[in-house]
Amino acid sequence: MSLLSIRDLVVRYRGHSGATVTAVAGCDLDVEEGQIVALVGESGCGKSSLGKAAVGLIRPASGSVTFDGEPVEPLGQRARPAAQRRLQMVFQDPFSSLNPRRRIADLIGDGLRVSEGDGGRRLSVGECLERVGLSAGIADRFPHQFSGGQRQRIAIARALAAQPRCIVADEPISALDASAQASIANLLVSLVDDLKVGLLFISHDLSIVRRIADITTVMYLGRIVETAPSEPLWRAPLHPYSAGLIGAITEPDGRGRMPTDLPGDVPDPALPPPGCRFHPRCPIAIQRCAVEVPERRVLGPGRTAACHRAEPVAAFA
Ligand SMILES: Nc1ncnc2c1ncn2[C@@H]1O[C@H](COP(=O)(O)OP(=O)(O)OP(=O)(O)O)[C@@H](O)[C@H]1O
Repeated sequence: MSLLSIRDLVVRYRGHSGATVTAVAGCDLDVEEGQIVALVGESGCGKSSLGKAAVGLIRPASGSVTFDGEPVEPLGQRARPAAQRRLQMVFQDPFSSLNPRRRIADLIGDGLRVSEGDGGRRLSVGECLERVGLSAGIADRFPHQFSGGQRQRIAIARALAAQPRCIVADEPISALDASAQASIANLLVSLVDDLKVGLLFISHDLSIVRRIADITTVMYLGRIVETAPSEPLWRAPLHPYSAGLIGAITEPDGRGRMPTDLPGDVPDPALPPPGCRFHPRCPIAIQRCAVEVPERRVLGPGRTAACHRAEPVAAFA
């Protein structure tokens, strides 16, 4: 079994009007040790909801999340099983995720306490800071004394203090400028390589995802439409929505890359594909997504990642 395993996950919210929004409509996802799995998709498709349910921050309507073979308990119900503390989350906004009134040593101390009692050697605050490229000497300072990139390093140091085996990072670079984005992405890669943590990397930034992810998972309207090793998926996406997403990436020269530039037999995302089942209230993107895609490539020994047929989710029905 995978380190983090999500099966048929459904997350629903009740809106102000009382209507139910299905944010995650039955998703499967796996993260292995030492692996970076990127979760990409347009804003509002349900990535954060999936990430929060994965670490127990929200209770799913149905489905299962297991970490190291044990069910992930939603926070606040009862004390988290000790092993589950090795599943940590890093949030998008390092300005709001660090309490501005607490010193760096105290913030990281929270993570250190999490790893207490598990029999292993407790790290020091300085070790955690140095692991993310910061000086141990900053421990007495406050978050406002640091740039966005440095704050995100502090947030990662806090997660590392718990000696995690898996980290869910929800848009950890999107609040940062371009150079900080690259350096935080590099830091995460080095942590995965050195510590063999599994990383679920939720991101809008497709060019960074392409560079760092072992597996790319494409989400659309609450469903996973394609999961595959990154290189073949980016070279020749099978699902029309993935092709459209990849086709929209801007090249370094500023040109948008069109899907027709892609090698392989990639469908034109502007047209409903053959076999598409028309839904009268769906925009064309949803029609495109309603096409059936064959089983995806083999992910590892004996395992294939299915491409799910995307159907209009409850929010649109
Ligand atoms: N607390 C909430 N209450 C009601 N609806 C919510 C809540 N949180 C999210 N939603 C809705 O659930 C859907 C998925 O939201 P989610 O934040 O998971 O998407 P996302 O892909 O992470 O978006 P983004 O990339 O913009 O963060 C959206 O329609 C959103 O409006």
